[in-house]
Amino acid sequence: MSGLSGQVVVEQGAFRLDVEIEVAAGEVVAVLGPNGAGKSTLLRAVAGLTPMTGGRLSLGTVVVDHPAADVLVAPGERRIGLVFQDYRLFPHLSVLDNLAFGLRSSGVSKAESRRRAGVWVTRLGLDDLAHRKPATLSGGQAQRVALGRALAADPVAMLLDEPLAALDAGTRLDVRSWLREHLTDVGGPTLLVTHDPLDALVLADRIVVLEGGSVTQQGEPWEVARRPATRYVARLLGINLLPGTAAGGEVALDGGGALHVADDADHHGHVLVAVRPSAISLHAAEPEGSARNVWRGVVDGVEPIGDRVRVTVSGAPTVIVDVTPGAVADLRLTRGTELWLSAKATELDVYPA
Ligand SMILES: Nc1ncnc2c1ncn2[C@@H]1O[C@H](COP(=O)(O)OP(=O)(O)OP(=O)(O)O)[C@@H](O)[C@H]1O
Repeated sequence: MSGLSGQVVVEQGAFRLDVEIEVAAGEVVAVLGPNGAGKSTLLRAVAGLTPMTGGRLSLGTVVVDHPAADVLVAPGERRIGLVFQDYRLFPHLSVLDNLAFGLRSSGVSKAESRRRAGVWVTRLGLDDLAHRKPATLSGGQAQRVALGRALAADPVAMLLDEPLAALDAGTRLDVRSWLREHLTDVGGPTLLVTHDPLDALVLADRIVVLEGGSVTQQGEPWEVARRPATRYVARLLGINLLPGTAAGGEVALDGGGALHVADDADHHGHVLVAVRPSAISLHAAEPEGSARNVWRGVVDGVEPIGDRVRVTVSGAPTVIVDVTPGAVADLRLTRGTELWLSAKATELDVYPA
């Protein structure tokens, strides 16, 4: 089996999507982006549900969309496995028959379809559910079945559109690790559209960030997390990303203020300083000691995230800081609280803009 490659151009109204895409066989690429970035449009174009207005797209050796040459392969003939956030199972069919359906429609006999569906049901750990109807399944179970149905049809490529978005937090965790295990069964390329950075970090081999119809960053998850290229990626992944100009071990920040960076690093010109929210400390009074970066700020927002609390502090620079609930109580953090911030130079990650 081989990959997905080409340039996808879709113009709809004032919006233009223009993306070079390359996903190898067996590779999982997460498409991450804000609302309206064009994620669904990209997925629909690959599926053939939205015809492209330009570019050229191949699935393996087959050109499936090439407007200039009048080539457009219908969605049903692309043999793509599609999974949506709302499952879309056939309500009148049992779990087993839902899985068999895809095989049936690709021309496999009824008996053989059921046999192969049975093999998948076991492989995916769905035996207990085989004879249930979709209406009796929980969200997590239904999404496993939807994914199983797509996999059982032996697709050339898999497209997942926000597959975990409709699930509650606990179920999302379970299905995410289940997905991680079973996405390796996909022989072809997989495109996963998601809002959730955790999905992308956990499930993908590579992340493509889409903003305003264009790719603004791509790379392996650790690369994108450690070196976010745009404010959106930085905020999404919870990292402070501060642009500025470096000279002599100091970065003058575009938004005001300055930061000392590690002395041994030789940075010049336009740079980005990445600071993890847990690398910044908050203090009621001006701190004394070794931290070379100390500045004043005013609390702008306080929001619980897991077992930590994320605090937005306006100042020069304005940053997000993660603290414990105990620190929130000790420092009486609420909107308008004035405080001091500090960050060690060694905690700052500087790289060329
Ligand atoms: N049928 C259409 N006609 C005109 N414009 C459209 C159509 N469908 C989508 N758009 C526009 O295309 C842009 C991209 O939409 P798309 O749904 O692909 O974004 P998205 O990244 O999937 O967003 P979300 O995360 O909100 O689902 C948006 O500006 C949207 O308003």
